[in-house]
Amino acid sequence: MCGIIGVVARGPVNQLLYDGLLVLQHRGQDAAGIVTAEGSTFHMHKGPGLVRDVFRTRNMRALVGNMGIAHCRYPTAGSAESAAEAQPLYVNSPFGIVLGHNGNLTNSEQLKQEMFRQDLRHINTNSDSEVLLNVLAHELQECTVNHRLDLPTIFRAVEGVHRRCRGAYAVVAMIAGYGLLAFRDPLGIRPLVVGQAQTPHGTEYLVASESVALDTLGFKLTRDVDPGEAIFIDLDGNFYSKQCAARWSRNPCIFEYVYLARPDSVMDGVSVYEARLNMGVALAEKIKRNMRQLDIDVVIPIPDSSRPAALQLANQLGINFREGFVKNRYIGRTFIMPGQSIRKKSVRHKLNAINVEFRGKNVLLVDDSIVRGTTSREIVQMAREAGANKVYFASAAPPVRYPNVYGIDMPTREELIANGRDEEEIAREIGADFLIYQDLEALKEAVRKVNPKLTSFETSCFDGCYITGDVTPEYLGFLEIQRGRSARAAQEAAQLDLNLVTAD
Ligand SMILES: O=P(O)(O)OC[C@H]1O[C@H](OP(=O)(O)OP(=O)(O)O)[C@H](O)[C@@H]1O
Ligand SMILES: NC(=O)CC[C@H](N)C(=O)O
Ligand SMILES: [Mg+2]
Repeated sequence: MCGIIGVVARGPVNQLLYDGLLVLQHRGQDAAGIVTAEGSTFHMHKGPGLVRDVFRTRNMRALVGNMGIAHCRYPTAGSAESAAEAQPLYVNSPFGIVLGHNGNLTNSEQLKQEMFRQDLRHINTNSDSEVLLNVLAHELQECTVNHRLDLPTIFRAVEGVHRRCRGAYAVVAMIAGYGLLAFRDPLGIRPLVVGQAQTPHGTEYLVASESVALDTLGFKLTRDVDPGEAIFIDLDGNFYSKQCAARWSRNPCIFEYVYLARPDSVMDGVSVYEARLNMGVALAEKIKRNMRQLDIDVVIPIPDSSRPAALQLANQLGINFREGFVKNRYIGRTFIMPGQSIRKKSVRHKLNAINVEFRGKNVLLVDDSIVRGTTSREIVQMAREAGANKVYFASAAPPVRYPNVYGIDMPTREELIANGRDEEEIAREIGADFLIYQDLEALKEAVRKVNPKLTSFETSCFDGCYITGDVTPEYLGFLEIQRGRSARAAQEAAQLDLNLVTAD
């Protein structure tokens, strides 16, 4: 998951894009970039790091223009260190094109070969997004007649992208001298919303991964970009859209509602906050069924993402809800950090226990999910060190047992704590006296309750069903090797940084 934004305004967009990236920072902490368009010239600045560290005043001043796109990255291909893989990415033929991608292609290796052999295009990084950009560029080239690019040609090129690309992709792009293009994969796995603002000079449009970007930048949510649909806004601010997929259906990634998205976002007609409250209710019902003698004194959330679910769970059980952990607000999300050693260290730095909430009590700790178990292991131990009597643990999502190949970086089964273990074994592994997970059907129902029109979700990390139909055991094996290698590289880099700091 990454954060993407595109805007066509009636005045400069550099500050808008910067502010939008800050709001989407939770979707990617490894690199950030902005491209603006001034006539047919692009201005770009990007680099590794958090948004606030990547952009200096001089960089912002140089980002001139009334149209632009921006990206914050959490890599699922290539590596976090590679500056060349920071997005947006650029190609100069057949037109100047820049692109920002959220998601992950499952056939990027095959496409890479095709690019090289048939399309005579060179891909210089390990980023699947560079492949996607080149597929778009090639399709634009193929569809363009007499060197003129018009609306039907642009939409035909997106049809070509849908025919060739597999996996998840929500995209913002700009074509130099023409306008802003945004589209979503035909299964609608990753989110993309569009909104508008009225100004004395005309309507402005903004597309973004999450509606929270619209709210904070003064835009009104109009709707979701449909799966398979493409949106084009020309330089004069005219808005066009077309369904570019032969077949499409809406299958949003359910993990967005569990953890990835901000609670104040609305995506595919679902308020993330309400979905999380519902998850708390469903989990409370299961706890009532499974833990007949409820000897829980207090419910404690693990900040941040579990808060709404934990609060509602406590209400439902009629048990006190207390904030037992204080979060250091200057430390980012640990799950999306590259490398296990840095994640582990960050949990302790990020969360600290308030002893009085634990001493002598039976505590039920609630988290939104348990993935590698980094957080839960540390937290259970911290609860015990703070004097808890019994430590129970509840997860608002089911066990994460399968790799995700659609834009969340959990590619290897071995790293998942629930892989090959039943609930008792996982409880033992994290040191809890009792562990309870949400059921998958109950999770789906919790989201569906907010928008009953949603009939299907992308749930592969919970049930191993890969809806793109092309994910073979061979592909998963290949990914394990490839991503395992880059995880080790990240680990070594983090260790090196640590050694350097120690040596200083
Ligand atoms: O089992 P793990 O591998 O530790 O992953 C799961 C944890 O990671 C996330 O928290 P994170 O710190 O990333 O973000 P948050 O502050 O939004 O909860 C999530 O909310 C869980 O707490
Ligand atoms: N998490 C994402 O959406 C990642 C986008 C792209 N696959 C990358 O690795 O850069
Ligand atoms: Mg968390």
